[in-house]
Amino acid sequence: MAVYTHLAAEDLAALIAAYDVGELVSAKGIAEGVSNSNWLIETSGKDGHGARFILTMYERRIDTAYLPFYLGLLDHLSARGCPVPATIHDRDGSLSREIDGKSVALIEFLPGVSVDRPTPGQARAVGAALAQLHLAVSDFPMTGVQTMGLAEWDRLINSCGHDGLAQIDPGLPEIAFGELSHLAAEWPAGLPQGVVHCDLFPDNVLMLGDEVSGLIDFYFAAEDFFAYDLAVTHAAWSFTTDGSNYRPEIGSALIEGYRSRRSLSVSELAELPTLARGACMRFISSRAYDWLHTPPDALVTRKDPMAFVRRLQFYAAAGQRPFAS
Ligand SMILES: Nc1ncnc2c1ncn2[C@@H]1O[C@H](COP(=O)(O)OP(=O)(O)O)[C@@H](O)[C@H]1O
Ligand SMILES: N[C@@H](CCOP(=O)(O)O)C(=O)O
Repeated sequence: MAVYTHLAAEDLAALIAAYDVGELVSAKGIAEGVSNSNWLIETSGKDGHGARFILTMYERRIDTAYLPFYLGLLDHLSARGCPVPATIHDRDGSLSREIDGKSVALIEFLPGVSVDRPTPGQARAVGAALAQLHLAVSDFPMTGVQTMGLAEWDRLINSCGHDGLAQIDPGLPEIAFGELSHLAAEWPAGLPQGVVHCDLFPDNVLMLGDEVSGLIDFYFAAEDFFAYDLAVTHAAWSFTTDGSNYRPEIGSALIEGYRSRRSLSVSELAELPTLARGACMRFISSRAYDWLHTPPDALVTRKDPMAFVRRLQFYAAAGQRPFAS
């Protein structure tokens, strides 16, 4: 469920009238997603032939001071031919508006569905689309500080504490604190970097068959290593959901697809095992924190941190093997 706010039909119609997109025809709440409220909006379109958009209301997690960065990034990537929804600007040229004291933005609707069990062809396409993003940000003029880096993983795990982590799984405290020390000692420096997605899970990719039709949800985008973004995507795509089985054909296809568009340097390749362990730690830390802090009556379904502990254990044992060509 991801419609946290009720918007009256009259308010929605007035909001849509602030854009040059035709008149409001329908607005349907979208069930997927956890952070924001989203509606699929249909209008009569500028030419009277109908048009579809996504209306997002920013509810939690997102500091709206950063909206010009997130929405500007969508426009930048879309203008460079990436399958990313452009922001619809209102009649005054603004990227976002306010309604009921909350910020909203209207963005392009992209077709496609998110896959649960990707094929190698789909993984190759996702790898290539990720590389295309990495090339396209080279002249993006803004920068976004990485607020979900090592220091934040450390803070989140420490705020869960030994006992909190042990409630999730008796083995988790030792694994989490041990891994934080390992990563603090081994985290690389000086790899090629730019503004990267940082959360390219299957539910943030829309596909039509083997083609990527949409890359969405850039609200964790920040300045970081390109290879870290590839590692996040590898960890998110190449395993069964519970992390218990690595799917080598998916991992290899993803890396192959990426390398078809952007080459990886010797240092980037050498650091992928450490970056993949970091990617796992990033989702262990946020999921463990949410596991312990989400009220039982919250609308959000908690995600299992242990699914990323299993991935972490895989990467720690496998070394360079998942990334060898
Ligand atoms: N530009 C878009 N085109 C088509 N569908 C979209 C678009 N943006 C979001 N959606 C739909 O809305 C859902 C939730 O969006 P998302 O940005 O992932 O929300 P959240 O940040 O709350 O996780 C997606 O799973 C997708 O179905
Ligand atoms: N992908 C993260 C959670 C981030 O949520 P999103 O719905 O905004 O992508 C995870 O799986 O832990």
